[in-house]
Amino acid sequence: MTFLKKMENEVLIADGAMGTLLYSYGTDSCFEELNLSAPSQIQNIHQAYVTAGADLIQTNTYAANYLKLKRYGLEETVKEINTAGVRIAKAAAQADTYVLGTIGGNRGINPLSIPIEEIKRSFREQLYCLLLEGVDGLLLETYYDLEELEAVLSIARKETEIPIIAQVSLQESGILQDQTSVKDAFERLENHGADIVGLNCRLGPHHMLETLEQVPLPQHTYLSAYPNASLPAYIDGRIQYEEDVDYFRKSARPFLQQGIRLLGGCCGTTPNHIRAFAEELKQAVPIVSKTVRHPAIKVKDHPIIVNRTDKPLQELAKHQRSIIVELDPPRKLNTAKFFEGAKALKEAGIDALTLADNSLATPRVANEALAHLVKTDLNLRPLVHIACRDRNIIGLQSHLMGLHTLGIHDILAVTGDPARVGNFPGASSVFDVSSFELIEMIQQFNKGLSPTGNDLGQKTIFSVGAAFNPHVKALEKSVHRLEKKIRYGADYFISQPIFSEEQLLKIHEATKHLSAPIYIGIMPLTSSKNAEYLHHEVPGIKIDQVIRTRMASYSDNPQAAEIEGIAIAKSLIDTAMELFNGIYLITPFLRYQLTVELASYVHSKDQQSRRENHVQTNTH
Ligand SMILES: Cc1cc2nc3c(=O)[nH]c(=O)nc-3n(C[C@H](O)[C@H](O)[C@H](O)COP(=O)(O)OP(=O)(O)OC[C@H]3O[C@@H](n4cnc5c(N)ncnc54)[C@H](O)[C@@H]3O)c2cc1C
Ligand code: MET
Ligand SMILES: [Zn+2]
Repeated sequence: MTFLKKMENEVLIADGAMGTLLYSYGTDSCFEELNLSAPSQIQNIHQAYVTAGADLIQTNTYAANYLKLKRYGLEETVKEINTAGVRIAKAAAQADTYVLGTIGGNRGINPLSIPIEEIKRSFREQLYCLLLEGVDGLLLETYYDLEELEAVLSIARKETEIPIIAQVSLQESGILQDQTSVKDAFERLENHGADIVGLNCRLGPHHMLETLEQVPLPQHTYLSAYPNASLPAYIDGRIQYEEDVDYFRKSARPFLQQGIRLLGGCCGTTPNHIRAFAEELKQAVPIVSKTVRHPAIKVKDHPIIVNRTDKPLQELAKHQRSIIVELDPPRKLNTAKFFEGAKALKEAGIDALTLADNSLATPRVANEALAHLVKTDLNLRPLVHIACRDRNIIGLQSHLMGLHTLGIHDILAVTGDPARVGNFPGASSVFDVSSFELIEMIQQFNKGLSPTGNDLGQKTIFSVGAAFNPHVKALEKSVHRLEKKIRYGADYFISQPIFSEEQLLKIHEATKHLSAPIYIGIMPLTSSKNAEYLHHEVPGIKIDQVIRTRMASYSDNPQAAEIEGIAIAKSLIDTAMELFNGIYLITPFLRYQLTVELASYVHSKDQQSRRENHVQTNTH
């Protein structure tokens, strides 16, 4: 009678650890090699388990595949070790003991470390050796990676009709390392032809039982569990397990109640542990129905940041040099170049990456999504523009709450270019609010209140920038708007790109009384066409005739034009740096090398002037 047949009415007991037992005796090298060099030691251990009450024992072949044996230079002895393993176990078995040929998993935390094809080759070789010796069943155990177990199980199922036990190992209760639930994993293993599905190793009885509470009785297979004695401890340079056999004993009945029909032990267990299980379940009748506890959905804890750890941009721009750079979210789904640029700009030492909100009313990848990735992947501060065009007052509030939840605290609040200037001119421009009310709303959020005064349960910590458009007939009118934006709560300003040194001076003169600092916009021109387009077609941008003439003289030489564009930007930067701390560089067409060069230019100029100051202080 196969042990599967027996299990129709009985609960069977398996053996316990081989490896940790040998380790506790002092063996530090290859455990499986002892099948050749110390067979009687292995046979004694098997016998101890049989005497303790194990109905099934496993061959000492857990790691006897070439992938693992080659660590000891033993890859040529796969056949010898596995053959001997089966013979030793058989010699220890009594008439009613079943011998399982054991094959252990290879992949650990990093599933990609060993290609599946190599695992399959290694598995086949070991499998044939075990089958040739005539084992009563196969024990595929300690598989952290479900893909690996499915692959080897399929191979074994094709090769043999003897019962196969397929066991996964878990890092934590309820789920595999690829986040598959144990319930789903068992179903998949059942579909791949396993006769018994179960858990072994890594967890002790407590966590295994907790896991099994979420697992229904499978339709066509039985459940097995081989818990570890405890969680491992590393004491005096040795891995050790708790030895409280009574505690282990107490878990036998609960395992039965969870539907386990094959109960053994894994690491840290000894014949004493197995004896306890055998005594408890000697006459046990397997259960045939159970109530499943549905797993509590685990939510990743996202502690919301309620205190800023970084300096808000207004503080930076008030007191020291600060560079922020705009990099357009892509119009298409390919974001590789965007992230390449963000990385290069982070390396260039910028303070923040500003991300426009569908500027020129053209759809682009959502800036909050990119901002989150820039923040988490590159540890670079994102500054998210919010335009009032695309979201009504409901959308704006939910957007702000989402940004707060993501830990994004820097916002540029703009009214936004109207839809008619973009590539969906028929689309509606919402404009429930303008930049003023949006700024006000954000400051309300900072007080923990919605626009209607409802308690938000928490105060946000947004720093609010606002747009400054100086390209108007009367600069003082623009400045009045800035004053008004300050009254509504703007913390600082970011200007449209400026293309004239004279205008920089005028702006400085007209705004120096303002309490909020200004980041001055500088954009490198890339060609004469680019300059003419910006000047004539983009609302809010005006370029000096002198500069347009300079660009025009290189209209048939793109490379020289780009160099000229950089030179113009640098000379504008020279003036801007004397008047303002805040420099806002605008990257044209994702050509981030240009803004990287300009950011480096600003840094090197500052270093130069610090050196000169130092020399002056020392000489006076
Ligand atoms: C740094 C910066 C970033 C930007 N980012 C975006 C973006 O991400 N997405 C986007 O769609 N747009 C963006 N814009 C464009 C901006 O929305 C438009 O230029 C807008 O028309 C002016 O900025 P605002 O929204 O703050 O205008 P506001 O100051 O709120 O003005 C709103 C409207 O009032 C009128 N107005 C402005 N100034 C004056 C004035 N002096 N006299 C009379 N009327 C005036 C204009 O018609 C303007 O459209 C940005 C602009 C800047 C400077
Ligand atoms: N069952 C094997 C042993 O006890 C492997 C346990 S999991 C590392 O040696
Ligand atoms: Zn183990």
